[in-house]
Amino acid sequence: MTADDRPRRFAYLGPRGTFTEAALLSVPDAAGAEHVPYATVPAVLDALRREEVDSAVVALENSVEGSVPTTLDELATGEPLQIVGEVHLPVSFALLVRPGTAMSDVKTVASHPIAQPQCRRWLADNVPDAEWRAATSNAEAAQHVADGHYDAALAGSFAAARYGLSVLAEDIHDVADAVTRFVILRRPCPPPPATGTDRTTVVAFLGEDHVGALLEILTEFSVRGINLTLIQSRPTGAGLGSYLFWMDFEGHVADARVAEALMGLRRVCADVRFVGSYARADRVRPEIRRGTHDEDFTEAAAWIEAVRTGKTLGVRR
Ligand SMILES: O=C(O)C(=O)C[C@]1(C(=O)O)C=C[C@@H](O)C=C1
Repeated sequence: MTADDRPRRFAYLGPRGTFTEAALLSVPDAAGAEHVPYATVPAVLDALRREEVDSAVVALENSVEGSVPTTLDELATGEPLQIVGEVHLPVSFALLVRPGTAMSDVKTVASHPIAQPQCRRWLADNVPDAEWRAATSNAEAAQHVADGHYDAALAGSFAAARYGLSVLAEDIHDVADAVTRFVILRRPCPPPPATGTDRTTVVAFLGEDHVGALLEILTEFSVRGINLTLIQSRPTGAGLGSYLFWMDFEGHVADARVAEALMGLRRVCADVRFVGSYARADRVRPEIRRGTHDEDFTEAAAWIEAVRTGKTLGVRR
């Protein structure tokens, strides 16, 4: 990416003090750019589609709660956007209250719906009588507590200072070491160059339901030694039993094995949406199986060409 096409405005799920903002602050390209908060994930994505911003950051997957359905559905079926990068952020919650509030005063706890199940046991043990209330983000929950609407919010401890709240309990979670994966989005563009530690995201639309349809899709990956990192079925909305498959897998569309698998998907699916090839945040290098390196595909294509034109190739070592 050149200095000229570096994003100048990034949209994120606000208000200020969300985990999404914390993720955005770790994006090198976002340093020096304007950070623009929006109230919901669809509003963030629409701002990018309407060209109010040049890039956007949204949560896609949490290690405890799984994928974020709103993000998946929007990216799978909304006007196309492209993932160009990702950020992994350790997520640990704090119970934020107005100064002077004791644990026994907490009768309502607000949070983003994805935060509550991550803290369910802790809440049952520590504030068993408190009722849970949904907020559009954890920072919005903190804002509501500051405004006196609820007694406590589950949010990042970094949100306390921003909303004039106190941290009543820290490091709240039912499962330790939770991580949320955020994706960096742009309007459709050429994918960033391959790094050797990449991930690709596609959405496969099965079309007519038939025996072995999912197996057909998975075979395209398995025969080329491609490891899936996430597969999630979501309803298309076109009636009961109509599903699409969101798939994240190792490799870049510039890799021959990935391009061949995508061509295979294109042949067996009613439709395939390419959502992006981008560097993995954890830099995990895929194991490339024998016979699936770029050179193997090049050699095989040369061999077919030789067969078709009646030439002979040297003996393969
Ligand atoms: O509410 C926030 O702070 C957010 O940034 C949203 C969000 C999410 O949508 O998953 C981000 C990370 C946490 O897993 C919980 C909530």
